[in-house]
Amino acid sequence: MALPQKVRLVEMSPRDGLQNEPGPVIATDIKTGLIDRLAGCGLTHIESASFVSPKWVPQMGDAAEVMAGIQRKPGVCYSALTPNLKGFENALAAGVNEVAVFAAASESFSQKNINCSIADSLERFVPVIEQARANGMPVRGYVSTVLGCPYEGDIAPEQVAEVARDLYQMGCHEISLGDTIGVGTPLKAKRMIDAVARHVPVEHLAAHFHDTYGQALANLYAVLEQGVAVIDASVAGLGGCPYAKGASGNVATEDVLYLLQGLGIETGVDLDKLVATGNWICGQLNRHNGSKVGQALGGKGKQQGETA
Ligand SMILES: CC(C)(COP(=O)([O-])OP(=O)([O-])OC[C@H]1O[C@@H](n2cnc3c(N)ncnc32)[C@H](O)[C@@H]1OP(=O)([O-])[O-])[C@@H](O)C(=O)NCCC(=O)NCCSC(=O)C[C@@](C)(O)CC(=O)[O-]
Repeated sequence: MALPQKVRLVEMSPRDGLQNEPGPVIATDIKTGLIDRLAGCGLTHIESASFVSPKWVPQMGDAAEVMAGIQRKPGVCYSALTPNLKGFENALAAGVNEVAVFAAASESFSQKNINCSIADSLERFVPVIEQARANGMPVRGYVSTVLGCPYEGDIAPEQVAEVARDLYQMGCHEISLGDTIGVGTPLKAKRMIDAVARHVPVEHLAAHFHDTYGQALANLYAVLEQGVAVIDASVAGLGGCPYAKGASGNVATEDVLYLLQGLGIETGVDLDKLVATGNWICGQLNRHNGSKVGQALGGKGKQQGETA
């Protein structure tokens, strides 16, 4: 299949990127500053918060304040995770544009992450999706551990396909396939997409790859060839996974954008501004910039970051 001409980047850094950040809870104005800068880069879909239990994920405890503090840019979708009805109600009140439910392809990961089985999680999502529909809000569905689980090891592509199919049939408009611990390689990624695409049209799939083993760009190239045209990424490669020691963040948005530009694929995102934003947030968090492109273009980006 020919490569897509356009790719939609879904920015993960305010949620997946920050949810596991060690140390004290990050100030709300840093989170809103990040989101506003990302919107200024031309990103049209920003996962901005997570309406989960603050006991489970303290970094996301100010989700409502974050949503209230951002300067909404027309045309940008500000989305949030909602694991249950309580999360949905809070997200609705906070004015998010899209909610996301999240399941796993591995039973053990499901238990550790959301404290229930895969089947129970799907049942829990039914009223969330119903309420979202009643309020005209789109729902995204995640499947985690699609290329490997920290507890169960390899995950069969058919197992991923079943959960993806269920979420799609329940009404999720897009299924984001998460290599949560970044263990995948291109052949595995292709086999997984082949299996899922038998149940969910490829135009409704997104790739959500972490970069722990440095394979994320190769995996993305492989699935682009299969027609996947929505990519989740996190500026400066922010993120990690609390259940997988050493797991790194999402693939860096700057690195994905550089790859896509080299392939002549349109995204509408400005690389210089993105690099500046990556440098800015790393400075705020006193953190290493996990983007190779961010490092390579760092000086240039930094200068522009002051105005980004
Ligand atoms: C799902 C639960 C809530 C179950 O947690 P639980 O303890 O089984 O649920 P519960 O219903 O017994 O509630 C426990 C307490 O949490 C409260 N609570 C309950 N729900 C909410 C809510 N929505 N918002 C705020 N508070 C909530 C509830 O009110 C109660 O408060 P208490 O009575 O003890 O004071 C919990 O396990 C949880 O919040 N998990 C979230 C974990 C998480 O966010 N993980 C990271 C995101 S997933 C991910 O990273 C993968 C992904 C998407 O990025 C893709 C990839 O990389 O592969």
